[in-house]
Amino acid sequence: MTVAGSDSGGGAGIQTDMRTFALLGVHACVAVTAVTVQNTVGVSDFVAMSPDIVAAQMRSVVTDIGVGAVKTGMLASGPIIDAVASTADELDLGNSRTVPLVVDPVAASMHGDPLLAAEAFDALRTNLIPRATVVTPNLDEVRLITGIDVTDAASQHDAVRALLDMGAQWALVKGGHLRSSTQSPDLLSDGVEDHEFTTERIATGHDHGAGDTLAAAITAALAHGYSVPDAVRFAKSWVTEGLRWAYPLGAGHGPVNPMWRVSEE
Ligand SMILES: Nc1ncnc2c1ncn2[C@@H]1O[C@H](COP(=O)(O)OP(=O)(O)OP(=O)(O)O)[C@@H](O)[C@H]1O
Ligand SMILES: Cc1ncc(CO)c(N)n1
Repeated sequence: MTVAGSDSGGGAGIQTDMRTFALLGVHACVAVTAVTVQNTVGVSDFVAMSPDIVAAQMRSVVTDIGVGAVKTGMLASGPIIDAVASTADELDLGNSRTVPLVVDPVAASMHGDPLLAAEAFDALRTNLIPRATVVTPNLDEVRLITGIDVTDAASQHDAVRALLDMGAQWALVKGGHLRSSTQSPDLLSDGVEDHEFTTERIATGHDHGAGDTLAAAITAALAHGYSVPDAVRFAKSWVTEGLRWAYPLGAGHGPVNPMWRVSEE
């Protein structure tokens, strides 16, 4: 299940999560949190759902269909974060519970347009990150959540540590925004084991939805029973191929191509 916002441009959010889940052989259920007015150039507006309706969608799916893993993406507001956190407890989702919960702490679009209210970061830190089986921030989100400016391997380790101290079971700090690097290094840790997943940086302006694709592929792999490190290893290779097959669209950033395997065939 994905708990996320709609991207009218079809390059991120629910639309990307559903394509990724389908290609990875899991049925996609959805709790819609917000509808964004979005294209390849930016997000011009959004409307959030009521927290009760987000919680009710989660409850409706879990009590009838059941879920193998849950991913959160754009949550829009503090009250929605609080509702998702308490519903996760009620439905036995998250850190140390039965069903893995992947928290992609979406704060802004890649164009820099906000997707989360500024006053919602406390709720993210104190209510959702402690419930995460794995939390997957990019470097901008890391700065907003922990105050740490990641510029190298040492500060990436510090950021992982800070997220684990907030209570996440595993933290994955993504290096996709280290634009000066020739590589795209992601660091995963639970405080005991460190795993580095590094690929060559792909020269593409079409990288919209990379974070969603990665987190959705982690979620699908967890639903199939992979361990967290194996799920992240698989998802990193999946998104790397998606970036290789990304395509131009509109006047801005085209989408990562979650259909790459079909395109290849
Ligand atoms: N140019 C690139 N080449 C190779 N890997 C990349 C590149 N850009 C991002 N990645 C990888 O893609 C994944 C997503 O990282 P990124 O930091 O871009 O997420 P994000 O900012 O949350 O994405 P978005 O907001 O576009 O959905 C990570 O595994 C990262 O290492
Ligand atoms: C709806 C939505 N979710 C997530 C992102 C981040 O990629 C986005 N741009 N739009």
